[in-house]
Amino acid sequence: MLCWEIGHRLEEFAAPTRDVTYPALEHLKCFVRSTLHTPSEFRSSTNFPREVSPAAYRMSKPHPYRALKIPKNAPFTLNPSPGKGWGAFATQSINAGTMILVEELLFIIRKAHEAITEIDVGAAVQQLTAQQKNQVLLLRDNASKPFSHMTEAFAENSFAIQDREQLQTRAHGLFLLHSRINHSCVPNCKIPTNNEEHVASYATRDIAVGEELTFCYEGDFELRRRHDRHQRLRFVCDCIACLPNTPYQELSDMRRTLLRGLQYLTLGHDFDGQRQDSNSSIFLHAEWKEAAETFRIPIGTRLACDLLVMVLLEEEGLLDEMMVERLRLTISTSITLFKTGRNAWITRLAMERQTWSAKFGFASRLYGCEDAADAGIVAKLQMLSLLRGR
Ligand SMILES: C[S@@+](CC[C@H](N)C(=O)[O-])C[C@H]1O[C@@H](n2cnc3c(N)ncnc32)[C@H](O)[C@@H]1O
Repeated sequence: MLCWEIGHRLEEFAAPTRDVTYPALEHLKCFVRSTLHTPSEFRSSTNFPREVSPAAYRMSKPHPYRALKIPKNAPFTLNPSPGKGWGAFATQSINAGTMILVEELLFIIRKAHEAITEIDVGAAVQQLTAQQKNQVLLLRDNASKPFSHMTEAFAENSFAIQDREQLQTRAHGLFLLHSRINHSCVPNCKIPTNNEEHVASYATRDIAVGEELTFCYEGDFELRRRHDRHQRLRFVCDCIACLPNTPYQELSDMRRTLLRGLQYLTLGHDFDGQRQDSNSSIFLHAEWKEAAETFRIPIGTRLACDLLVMVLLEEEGLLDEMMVERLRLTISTSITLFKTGRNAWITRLAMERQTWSAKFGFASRLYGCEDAADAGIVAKLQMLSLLRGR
């Protein structure tokens, strides 16, 4: 039922061309707002266990992680994190955008994850200095027992390092401190890039003293529902978007499904580059799916979709500055493309609005409107798709 409703709303919104009426958009906006708590509202309105005072653990026994070397200026310490082993906790308030830590790579194994053997990890560890080896030996399986295999320790504590040109994961690197940071589907930190030398993390929002630092372990979780995310993580996350049977969690699933559908509409394919099958819960009618896949979504509808993405990400607590920079580029490109005077005028007025919600509200007038630029854009997108073999 839920899926049907989401699909229905999205489909109404996503109709490629139709008369300029906006009940579906208004409905969606009201729907999203009426039941919405922002993450901070939710945190303050529940006993959600986000913050752990370092003082609470002052009496804990010495743990191997206490011997892990944290740079003096790092704004965090390691402490137990209930239900998640240990984690990293802010020792000072950290402003959004602040760099948290730049950590040098300990070693790298240039193989696909499944191909890495005990011998590979053993050989890499042998190359380390005695001090570095001692640090590696401090690692514990989720802060409890020692790992039984080196491959397990490596899998748990390594980061995939992406090949810049081919965008394939061909190498994995061990970073002892960053791998102490737990996951959240609504994180407060981000690791935008890593490379073969170092990994760097940034705060994506203001973080209070004592708050746990988290980042999202996967790149496309803003498009995946709770169940799907847990299957990929292989553990049950207890973050705000995952606590079961809460209005926030239910709404979060709906927002992420909508985000996935909106992305499908504008890109013509799913997050894995594939097409959905005809039973997809995202689209109710084959007509909309086909319009997306053949790139026949008018530029006005595209812009409205892109702005709605910003609104949904913001409401989900995922619209950090880096995300804004990335998505703003698509939006700024779109707004230069309009050829019909009225549409260009609406676009300009929409973009003068202060908030994403207000920009979307105004630009929703363009939804379903055709533009003189549409035919040319469709032809270009279809050509690009052919060249990419999609
Ligand atoms: C790289 S380790 C993170 C540090 C780890 N907690 C420790 O004490 O060493 C990843 C593991 O931490 C646990 N974990 C991380 N985030 C979690 C979350 N949100 N909920 C539950 N467990 C989590 C899972 O067991 C996961 O396999």
